[in-house]
Order: sequence, then C-alpha cells, then structure tokens
Amino acid sequence: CLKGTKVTWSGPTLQVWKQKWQKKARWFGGGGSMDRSSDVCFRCGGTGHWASACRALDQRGRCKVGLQGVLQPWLGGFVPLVLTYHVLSPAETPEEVFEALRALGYSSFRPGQEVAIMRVLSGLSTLVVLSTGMGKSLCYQLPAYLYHKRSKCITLVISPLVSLMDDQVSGLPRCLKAVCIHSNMPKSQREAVMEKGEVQVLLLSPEALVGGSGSGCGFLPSADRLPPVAFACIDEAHCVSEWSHNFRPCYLRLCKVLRDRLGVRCFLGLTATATLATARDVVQHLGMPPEEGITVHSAAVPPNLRLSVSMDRDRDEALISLLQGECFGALDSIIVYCTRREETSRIAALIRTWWVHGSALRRRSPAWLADSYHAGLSAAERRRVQKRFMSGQLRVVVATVAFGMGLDKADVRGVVHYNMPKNLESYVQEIGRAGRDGATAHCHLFLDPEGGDLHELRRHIYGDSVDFVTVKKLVQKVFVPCKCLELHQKHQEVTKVRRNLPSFLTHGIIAAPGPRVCYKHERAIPIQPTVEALDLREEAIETLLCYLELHPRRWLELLPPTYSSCRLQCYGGPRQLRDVARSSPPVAVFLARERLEGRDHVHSSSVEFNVVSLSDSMGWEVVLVKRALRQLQWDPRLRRDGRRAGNSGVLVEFGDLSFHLRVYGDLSAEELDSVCDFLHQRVVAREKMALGQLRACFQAFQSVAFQTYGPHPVAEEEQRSSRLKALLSDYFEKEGELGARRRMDATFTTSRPPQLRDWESQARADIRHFLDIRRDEKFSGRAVARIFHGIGSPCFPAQVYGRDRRFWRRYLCMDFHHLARVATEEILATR
Ligand SMILES: Nc1ncnc2c1ncn2[C@@H]1O[C@H](COP(=O)(O)OP(=O)(O)OP(=O)(O)O)[C@@H](O)[C@H]1O
Repeated sequence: CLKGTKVTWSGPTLQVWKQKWQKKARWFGGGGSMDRSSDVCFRCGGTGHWASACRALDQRGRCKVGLQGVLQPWLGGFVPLVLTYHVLSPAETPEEVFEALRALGYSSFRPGQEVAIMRVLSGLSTLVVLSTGMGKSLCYQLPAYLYHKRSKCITLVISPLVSLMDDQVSGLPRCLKAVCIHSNMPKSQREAVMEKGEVQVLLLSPEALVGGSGSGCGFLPSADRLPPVAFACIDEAHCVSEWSHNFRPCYLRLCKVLRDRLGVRCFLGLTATATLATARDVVQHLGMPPEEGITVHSAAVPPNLRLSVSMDRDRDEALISLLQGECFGALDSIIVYCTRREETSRIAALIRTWWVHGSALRRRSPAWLADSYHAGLSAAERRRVQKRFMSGQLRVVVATVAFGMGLDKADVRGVVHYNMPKNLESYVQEIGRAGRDGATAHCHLFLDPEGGDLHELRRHIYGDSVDFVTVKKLVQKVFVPCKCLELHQKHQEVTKVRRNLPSFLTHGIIAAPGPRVCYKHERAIPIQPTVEALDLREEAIETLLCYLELHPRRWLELLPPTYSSCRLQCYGGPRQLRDVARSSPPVAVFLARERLEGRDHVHSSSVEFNVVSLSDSMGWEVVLVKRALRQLQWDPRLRRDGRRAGNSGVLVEFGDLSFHLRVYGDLSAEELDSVCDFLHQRVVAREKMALGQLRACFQAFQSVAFQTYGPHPVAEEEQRSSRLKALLSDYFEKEGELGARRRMDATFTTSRPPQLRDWESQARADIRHFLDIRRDEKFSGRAVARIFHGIGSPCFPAQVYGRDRRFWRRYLCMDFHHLARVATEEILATR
C-alpha cells in the first residue's frame, strides 16, 4: 500500500506511482471500482478518494499546501493530475457546479454553501455550522448529484430523525434518487431498498448503521452490495461530541464504522448548534486537521428573528394576551414550546377556550386555533397535527421539543417559549424554526421569576446521574478478570529456562509488550438484566461505556450489540447432542469444560451457553461461531430417523441482547479503582456542565427580560433583542461550554432561595412514611430522591410511582444530592 512508500509531490513521481499501481487500480483507466482491501487512496476509487489520498500525504507533511478545489475527483479519472499547488477561490467554481445548482432548482448559493460544496467535491472533510433554515441540505445534495453523474457512486446521509426519514426522502429534489433504511422498517423492505436501481443518496439512521437499542446489529447492506461511497454526510453532527447538548453514543461509532467497513474518507458534518468546544470535538471525530476547525460558520441566530423575554407572574394570562396582542395577534403560524407533555394539552385547550369566548377571531373554528403535539400521542395523531400546521389549517401548535425537528415550513412567524429551554443550544434550535423564509419573525420567552422552570429542568439532568456504587458495579461487570497474566507469567518462567538454551532454540519467542499482557477479550453484558441491576437506562449505560472507549488508554472497544446466549435443542435426544459435539468444536469445547467443572450432560438433549465468552476463550470470531452453530440446523450428518432431506432436528436459538465489548481482563486493583474514579468524575463533570449550561441560560434571559410581555417602546425591544443575540454569539463563538463549565461549581440562586432546613425535616418525615408503606421493597437513597424529584427509572417507573402524589415530585425544590443523602441516612436508620 501507499503507506510507507516515499512519494514526493510532483508530476513525474505521480506518474511512477501510477505505473506502479495501475494493475491493482483499474480506476486509472477512468471509472470502475477499486480493490477494497488496498490502502485509503484506492478504496472506492473514482469517487473522491483521490483527494483523500492527497490529504493523507498532506497530513504526513509531504505536501504543505492545501489542495482545496483542485482535485475535483468528480471530473473523473486522472484529470486531477493538474497538481499545481493552487487553492480554488469561489470565483473559480466550475460552471458544471452552477449547472447542477440550477438542476436542483436554485439560482444562486446562500452564504457558506459554495465553500462547503467545493470542499466536499475536493474530497475534504468539512464541518458546516449554519443556523436553521440556512440551507445545509444543499451542501450534500449538490455534491451527491455531481459525484453520481461522474461515476456510479452513492452518498450516505446519516440522519437521526427516523420518523421523518420518509418525508425527507420525498422532499429531496426530483433529480436526486434517494432511499432510506431505518430500524422501523421490516427486514424485507430494508433488503429490497438497494434493489431499487440507481440510487444517489442513501439515508440511514445511526442505529441502522452501527446497531443500537434493540436493533441487534446494523442494517447496512454489506460493502460489496453497495456502490462505492462518494462521501458520508452526518446530519446533527453535534451528537458526535460528548460535550454537546445532545450526545448520542452510537454517533461515536459512526465514523469508525464508515471508515472501517465502507472505506469512507470524506465526511460532511452538518449542525445548527455547536459551541467551539463541541465543534472541536466533532472536527476530531471527522478526522479533520484541528487547524481547519469549523469550515463554514454563520451567526447563531438569523438576523430576521426578533427576540424578547419577559418575567410575567401569571404566565397563562400573559400568553393569551401576547397571542392576541399587536405583534403576535397578526401572525398566522405560531409554535408554543412547553417542557411537560401535560402542559401542552392544557395550554392548547386554554387558547381554544379563551378565543371562543373572548376574541375577535371568534368566527374561526376552534380547531384552527390551537392543538397540542408531544411524543406521547400516537404517530397518526402527530402526523395529523403536523399536516394541519404545515397546510395552514392550524394556527398554534403547543408542543414539547418533539415538534419541529426536520420541519421545513418557511412561514412560521412566531415561536413562544412557555417554559425556559434546558440550554442555549436548544433555544437556538427551537427559535430557528421561525422565519425560514427570511422575513421577520418574533420569538418570545416567558421566564419564571421564581425559578420554577429551573427545578423542573434540573430533574432531567439528575435523571441519568450515577453514584459511585453503581459505577463500581458496572466496572465489575465489564472488566471480568482473565488468565492472560497468569499464562504470561508461566510463559516467562519457561522463557527464563530457555534463555539458557542456545539461541537457535529460542528463536521466535516474542517478549511481552510492556506492562499490559492482555490483548483484550470479547465480552457480552446482557442489556436488560444490567439495566435492572443498575437501575439505569440502556442509553446511560452505553454512554458510560463510551467514556471508557474515549479514554486515552482505550479501556475498551464497543462493538455492535449482539445476542450472547445460545440454546441448542436436539430433538433426537442425548445421542444427537453427542453427534453435534463430534461435528461442532464449540459445542465439544463447551461440553468438555462442563465435564471438568463436574457437570455432565450425558443425559441432556439441550444445552445453553454464552457464545461470546466461549468463542473468545477459543480464540475464534463470534460471527463465525454463530454461523457454524446455525448451520447445525441443516447439517445432513445430524439427521435422524433415516431422513434424507430437510432440517437436522437440531434447533439453535440465540437470545439475550447484550452490550458487546472488547475489553482488557488483566487490570490491577489500582487500575480498576482509577477506572471507577474516572467514570464517576466524568459523570459528575457532565452533570455540573449541564447545570452550568442551565445557569448560563437563565442568566442570559434574565439579563434582557422585561417585567411583563409588553407593549414596550420599539427601540427598547430592538436593543434587548440585539443584546440577547450578542450573548448567544458569545456563547457559541467565544466562550461556549467552557465558560459554563467554569461557573459550574456555583450553585443556583433564584430570587427566592428555598428554606432548606425547613424542607429537610419535612422531607425526613415523608421519607420515613414512604419507606414504611413500602416496607417490602428495597430502595437506595438515590432511588428515593429520584421518586421525590419525579424522575422515573427502569426499576421505579413513573407509571407506577408517579401515581402516589404524596411523594412523586414533592421535593423538586430541594437539592437532589442533599435529598439522596438524607434518604440514605433514613434508610440506614430503619435497618
Ligand atoms: N441556495 C438556495 N437558494 C434558495 N433557497 C434555498 C437555497 N438553499 C436552500 N434553500 C431553501 O431553504 C430552505 C431550508 O433549507 P434546509 O432544509 O436545507 O435548511 P437547513 O439549514 O438544513 O435547516 P434545518 O437546520 O432546520 O434542517 C429549504 O426550503 C430550501 O429549499
């Protein structure tokens, strides 16, 4: 491969290179796919990886000048041999690109689009941070169109909006043929997708690509069934960063899977909300040189949005007055955001009732006035509300954050926040749904002067927080001790003896690689039992595992979830099981080990074992072992009763969906302690960061808030709107979460600090009462604090514990950790 080959950057050298590789790389002839096993520059050839090759050289320091826009691989074949060191300026964008723009239905580029598109066409990974509605989608659509025009390649678009994927596909320009694959599709449909002829864009959910919650494994067709991949576009790219407001662990594995399985080298990350720290993280994951940073960037808030904040005491009344006031009263398309689902229905009803009784708009039907939308509604109901809003048959949607993702309604004229959002990122994303057509739109936020919203939002932050004991339990499950160290020591003793032997006898013995002896083992941790044992959601556990993967020492490697238990049932009885053992080494090994442990299966006709640990102990690949076991069902040698065809009478079933890891097994006690410390500190840091973000959010709004919603002098309104925009720019472009983290140690102070001591004695009494009436159940202090804060968990779900209003959400005003401590003391006192 090219790695290690000395290539200096000049025409003749490349000619040599060409000759050297032309046998392997048919692509030099123009078109055709490449040998996938070869190096970066040859994978999926003809689709942009020429530029990747050049960048590889560039990163190794042999080419100092950026090659942006010169190596336009979509021009095909060897045209890029125009290897002058020259960076194309936007003025030099080829006419073909403008023709493509027109083919997609646009006459000119919007700010940022051209630069991003030219980079992608040059095979350069790019991060685009443009506010909502600025036209990020074109940044992948146009290159996808051009790449496909040149060679039959495909563009992958990873989008988290599974429920909207079908709409996204139908919303693409007609000249782009797109299909989607996601976990809500039946298997047959997923498999049929790629048979649909020439596809230019394939939309995938992250879980469909890397496997995730409940999916078992990724659904992506194997690399040989896919055309070469031109580039991969990652929508909502901030989800890659663990410091973002919306970190999704499966996003972390995304780039790796795309690189390893499909040879993707060019990534396009799209996001509307990334602070500097988040962007830096994303850039690293996309494999871009750090100095390139965010390549395309816009102001955090579009200039056509007018922002205002007020601290009205009676929010219901203020909302109604606002909606019929001078400014909002004239607007036809408004979204009202609330934090809680129940609130959306109540407020939608309030708007309808009030209007029917008191408004000049009485002649309009109440159904036109307002409706609610949240994730608890049926899919059909949600679709109905969205459709009515899109077509102008609904004036106000009162919704939770579930509404608006992927919404492309150009003329939303107003966004009202009935509650404060959990951070500034969410705020920017939500107000960005207004004024996408560029015309003026109004965004108003009601800030609770008592800080009630803060208590509510803090609940969500504590929802996934973990205590040290839980962390320790998880670490014990993950780092199961192995025998590598023991074996290595024995080996050392043998080699010591051998050292005294003549050298020709010791030839080939390799010394141990430093202090770490274990090369990692494959382990499976069943998801459901772990969720119950730790009382933590699956996503929260996955996040903790991700932290270990991201640690500089790479404590583990996360693999797609897998079924870990294998149940083998022989309908031919114990004799058939013995035959199975004769033809299947894994089964033989399992039975032999069982015998050594004193468990005999002579009279059994079925066995059950952990296929992952068995494969690992044999040094075999899990996939191969599973395949071989499955084939036992059709093995003719195992057929009974003289049957000549059909199945063998052996049933093989896999169960227990598990986290699948490759992990060290020889960690010392100190190392295990440091892993626990690291994980716990990480969780605490994240919690503090989220609290810091919440605080930053509150302070920003408070600093520009009016006492009431209005009316106010226009100049004053404009001045406060600009001030809020400046604060938002600072947050995203300068200070980011770093500032929030700096302040994270500070505790919240609202205008009326809670009387902790009073609450504490009352809380103690309630905790004792709670424990008394639930004497049969086992609680930890944290579990009690969660219930008293109204936070559901796998073992103590809201549906069950939320019914008893005497305790549920009762102590929102009390600090969560303090409450957990008090509860622990009370639990210990009852023992
Ligand atoms: N160059 C352009 N000229 C005119 N209209 C454009 C251009 N690019 C995009 N648009 C239009 O702008 C609207 C918003 O585009 P798009 O959905 O790509 O925005 P976005 O930045 O991805 O928004 P979001 O963050 O909400 O997903 C679309 O209706 C699209 O047709």
